[in-house]
Amino acid sequence: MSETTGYLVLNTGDVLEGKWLGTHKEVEGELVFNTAMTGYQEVMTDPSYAGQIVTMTYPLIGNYGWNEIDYESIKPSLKGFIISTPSHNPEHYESKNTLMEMLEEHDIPALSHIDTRALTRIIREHGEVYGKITQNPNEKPVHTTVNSNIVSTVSVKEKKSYSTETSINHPAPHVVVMDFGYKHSIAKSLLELGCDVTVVPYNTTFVEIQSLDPDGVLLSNGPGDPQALAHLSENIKQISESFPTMGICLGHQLIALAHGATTKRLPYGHRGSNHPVKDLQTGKVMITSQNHGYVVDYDSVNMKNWYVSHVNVNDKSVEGLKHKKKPLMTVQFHPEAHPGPIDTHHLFVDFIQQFITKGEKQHA
Ligand SMILES: NC(=O)CC[C@H](N)C(=O)O
Repeated sequence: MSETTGYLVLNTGDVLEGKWLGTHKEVEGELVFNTAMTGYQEVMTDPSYAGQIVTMTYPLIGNYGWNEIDYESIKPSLKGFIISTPSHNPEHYESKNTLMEMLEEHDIPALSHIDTRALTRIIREHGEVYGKITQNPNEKPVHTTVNSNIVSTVSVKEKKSYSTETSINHPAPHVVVMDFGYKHSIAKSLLELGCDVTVVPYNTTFVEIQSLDPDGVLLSNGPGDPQALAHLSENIKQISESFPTMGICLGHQLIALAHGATTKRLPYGHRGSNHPVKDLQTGKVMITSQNHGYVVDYDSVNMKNWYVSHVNVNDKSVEGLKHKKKPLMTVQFHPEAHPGPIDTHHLFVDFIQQFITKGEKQHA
């Protein structure tokens, strides 16, 4: 493959020169950085990155190739990828392709040989940075506002059902996953715990969900600003008050908004696999996988009905909420991991326990 020079032109005035990998297509998007040392396939296929250009701070990327197992969705939704040192000769027994082949296959432009740590400093200093991957270093990036309906581009269009093969619970509990851009590991975690799973479009109504007769409902992660989905609040409030409900990341933010809290942008996002989170009930700190740019405003939480269950050890931001009377729990981080540690996987067990121990369907 012939090597072409490519540029990352930022709205801060910085221009970074690198080598072009993947599709020769110019793209614009918000720049975000991820600090995970491994897990680039999961990061690239996480639909929450839709519309964004992602840079990895860890320098060597591609060294264990690309496999058929670690897809978090059927294809990457991110706009572009920025790395330091690409590995063209991956080694791993599960690897089927190189990262470069998959960038081509999925039509993703990328730049390598960028000082991704310097780029990360720029993002940290400015907070909200937009850029363009281009062949012209004098190009000005257009300030890109995220498509307000970006969730609709990644959500399933029709419901899909998945059955567990070996449920120890009879009948298997049924969880409906509202898909705002769900990571496959969420459904896999539920299936492995013996649940049947139905994935439904993000805007499925309360009545449609009721007709599926779920034991529990899970609102998934997803891309964009949660406030762009404020029009769904009434539906989400009704669902979360009627069924045992769990929210993850965007799902957590949307449930908080539906119950009167507000969300705001973080100074710069939490994206990586080593974010310490404290469970305020047990005092235990767990290392979590994270990917978010927005956060629930602590002071906006209605403490009459809710308590903050988890906080981020680094910046004290809200990491989890629990309703005081209803079986309703939400987390900002990713208990499904992928990539990252599984310290918080027990939260899926806690969620499911709410309906399996009662032996029959318990609507809240
Ligand atoms: N992973 C997610 O669900 C991210 C939620 C939201 N898009 C944010 O950036 O905060």
